[in-house]
Amino acid sequence: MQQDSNCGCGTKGACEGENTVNSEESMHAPEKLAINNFSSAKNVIAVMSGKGGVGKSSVTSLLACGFRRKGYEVGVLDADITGPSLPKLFGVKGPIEGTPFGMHPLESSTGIKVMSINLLMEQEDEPVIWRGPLLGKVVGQFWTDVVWTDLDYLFVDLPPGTGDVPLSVMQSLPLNGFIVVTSPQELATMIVKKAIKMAQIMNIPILGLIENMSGVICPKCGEEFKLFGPGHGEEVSKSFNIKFLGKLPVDPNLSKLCDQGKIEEYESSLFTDFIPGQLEAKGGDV
Ligand SMILES: Nc1ncnc2c1ncn2[C@@H]1O[C@H](COP(=O)(O)OP(=O)(O)OP(=O)(O)O)[C@@H](O)[C@H]1O
Repeated sequence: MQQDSNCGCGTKGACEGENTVNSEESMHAPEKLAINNFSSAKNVIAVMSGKGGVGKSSVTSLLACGFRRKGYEVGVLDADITGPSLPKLFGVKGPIEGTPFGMHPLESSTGIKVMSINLLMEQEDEPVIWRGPLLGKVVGQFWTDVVWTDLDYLFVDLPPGTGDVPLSVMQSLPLNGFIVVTSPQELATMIVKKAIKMAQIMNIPILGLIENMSGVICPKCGEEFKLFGPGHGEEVSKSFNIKFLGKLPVDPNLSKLCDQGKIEEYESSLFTDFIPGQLEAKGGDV
C-alpha cells in the first residue's frame, strides 16, 4: 500500500515508502544468507497462505513426509515463530542444546529434520512476545546456525499473511519457490491473492497451489459435503497462471494424527505420489 506523506492516516510515516516493499526494491533486496557451514540444501520451498488456520503447517508437514517417503533427505524449518506447530505434528520435543558447530535439529521417526523455536523452549506453551525484526532474525539463524547436513528438500513453514517474517524469508533465504495453501472460503480466497501478489512482487516463483479443507466425506453415506462452500482454488490458480496441485478434504484421521504427533502415518497419494511427481518433473532442482 503506497500513500503520500499527507495521507493523514496518523501512523507518522509508517505507510510511506521506507516501510513498504515494491518490485524495484525487491531487486535491491539484502544479500541472501549463506547456509550453515556444515549444511547444504538443494531445494528450499516455502509454504505460505494468506489467511491463518487454513492448514499451512499440516500441508508443509505432509509435503515433507511425501518427499521423505520417496527417499529424499528432508528438513522442515518452522518460521512461524509466534505460532510454532511443527514439533507437535512430528511428535518431537526439545529443548535442543547448542554445540560449537551450531544447533542440531531433532529427527522425526522417519528421519525428517525439524527445527522450531519450540524446540529451544523449556516449556512448549511459553509465548514468544517479540517484534517483527527479531522474529525475522531468528528465522535467519535457523538457516545459518542449524546443522541441517545435506538436504535434498527443506520446507519452510511461514506464518500466515504478508508481514515481516515472510518478507525477511523472501529476502534472505535462497528460495526455489512457494507452495500456496488456501481453503475454499471466499475470505481465504481473497486474502490468498495478496500472498500470491507479494511473491510476484518479490520475483519468487510459485510452484503450485493446494486447496485444503475442500469438503467432508460423510462417514455414513459417503456423500461429499462442502463445509466451506464450493472451492475457488482452481479458479485462482488459473487466473494467476499457477499450477493447481490438488485438493485435500477435511479428514478427522488427519487431525487425530496431528494431535498425536504422528502425521508421518497419514496416507495420502496426493502427497506421496502426485505432488512430488509434479515438482520432480521440473528436473530435480525445482
Ligand atoms: N485437511 C484437514 N483435515 C482435518 N484437519 C485438518 C486439515 N487441515 C488442517 N487440519 C487441522 O486444522 C488445524 C489447523 O491446521 P494448521 O495448524 O495446519 O493450520 P495453519 O494454517 O498452519 O495455522 P496457522 O495460521 O495458525 O499457522 C490443525 O488442528 C490441523 O490438524
